[in-house]
Amino acid sequence: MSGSQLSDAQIQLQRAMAHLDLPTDTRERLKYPKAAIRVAIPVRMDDGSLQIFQGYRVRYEDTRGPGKGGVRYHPHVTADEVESLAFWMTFKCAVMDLPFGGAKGGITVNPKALSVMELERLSRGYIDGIADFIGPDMDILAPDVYTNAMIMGWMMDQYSLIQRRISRGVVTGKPIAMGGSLGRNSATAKGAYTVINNVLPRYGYQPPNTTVAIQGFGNAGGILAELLFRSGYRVVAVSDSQGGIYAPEGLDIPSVKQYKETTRGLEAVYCAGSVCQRVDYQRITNAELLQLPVDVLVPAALEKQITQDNAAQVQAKVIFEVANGPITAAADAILAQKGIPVFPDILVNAGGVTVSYFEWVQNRSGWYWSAAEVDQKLQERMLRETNEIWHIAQAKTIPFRTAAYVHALGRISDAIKARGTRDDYQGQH
Ligand SMILES: NC(=O)C1=CN([C@@H]2O[C@H](COP(=O)(O)OP(=O)(O)OC[C@H]3O[C@@H](n4cnc5c(N)ncnc54)[C@H](OP(=O)(O)O)[C@@H]3O)[C@@H](O)[C@H]2O)C=CC1
Ligand SMILES: O=C(O)CCC(=O)C(=O)O
Repeated sequence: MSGSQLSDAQIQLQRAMAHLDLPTDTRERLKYPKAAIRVAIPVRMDDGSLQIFQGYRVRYEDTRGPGKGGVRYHPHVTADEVESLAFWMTFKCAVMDLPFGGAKGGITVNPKALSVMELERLSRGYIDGIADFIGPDMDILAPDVYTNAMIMGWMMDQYSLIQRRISRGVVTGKPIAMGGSLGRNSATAKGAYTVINNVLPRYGYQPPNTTVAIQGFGNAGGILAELLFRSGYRVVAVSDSQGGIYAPEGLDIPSVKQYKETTRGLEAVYCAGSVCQRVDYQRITNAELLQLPVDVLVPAALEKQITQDNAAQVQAKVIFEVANGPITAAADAILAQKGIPVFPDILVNAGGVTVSYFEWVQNRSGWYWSAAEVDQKLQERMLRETNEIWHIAQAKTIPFRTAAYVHALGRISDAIKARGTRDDYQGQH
């Protein structure tokens, strides 16, 4: 792929714009991130040395409401990556009709190499750096790759210290004890499960005969694997950053998960209580997982996994993007030629931000919901928007990704129009 990740992502938008009669103003506004901040974060390491880490926060578009999006800790985080992730958040929030714009943050760091105390100092230092750029009515943080509820708790606490008042609504995905929402931890996976389980029967797939491969075994991919397994789907392959495992007869996902949680390694095992035994399987690479002869492929790790170099080798019959941006624009075109439907990230993984919205609402009202209430509201919203996108795709004979962007663009464009001509006066006073 040549060019930036953001420009590749914007091709998805241009494909949708071709199906809409949008005002030039709207097209122009969506070309660039609205605001971005880059901070150098000094962290005193446990050995007494000082290390400086690079942190980013980008707000792409916020006409529909405050920026919303996660914070990623990963050694490969760059300004371009964070911009593209903020871009996708903009359309994801609009797809789900949440009163938010899109934002994202990140720190270039390998968090696995830090102690818990170093991680806490880094997280608090990040908030010190970006405090003026975020807020419950401006830009709201959440977890993403290699961040979790504990880190969100530190971030909310640090922001509250700076503001000298408790400010729960600045971060979602917090620990329940700090005002987090029940159901947020599993929300991304549950949302994806709802879409997958609703869509597959439309293609004639029923759980016992449907094979699934999932790349990424974390909050999104790991919990989804278990939900699919428990519904009777045959999850035949999963992977993490070290590679994958493949067992054509199906993996016992709860056992694989239990083993991974205790050893941090992926093995095909069957566990009875705490005793786990290996079963027959093949070790595969992440690249091989993407080319397995399965019914359903679920990329649930990082961006740019399916590109013009490997798209032709994909054998899956349907793809659900749980990761953000796992398929490049060029690969999308190849998959379309092959007749492989792709259900896009901005719908499939939107359960996380949807329950983040519920958490923000609960924080603002001070009235907390039961897990069943959260799950029911999440399911309703996921099904509603899945159906909308399905109908747009059928009516216009366009891919589901393009239909999702058309759906989101309608809402964003309405907001830009409704806001009036404020920008026209800038510089005239
Ligand atoms: N968490 C959320 O609420 C949401 C997440 N997403 C997206 O889902 C994706 C996964 O996020 P999440 O599950 O939260 O992250 P986690 O940090 O919980 O898990 C990441 C998983 O991906 C694995 N992984 C890392 N690098 C690679 C690689 N190169 N190839 C294959 N697997 C890899 C990790 O392996 P290991 O265990 O070895 O480290 C781990 O299993 C991301 O694209 C994220 O943006 C989207 C919406 C919401
Ligand atoms: O929960 C949120 O606010 C955003 C989660 C996220 O980063 C994402 O959907 O990619």
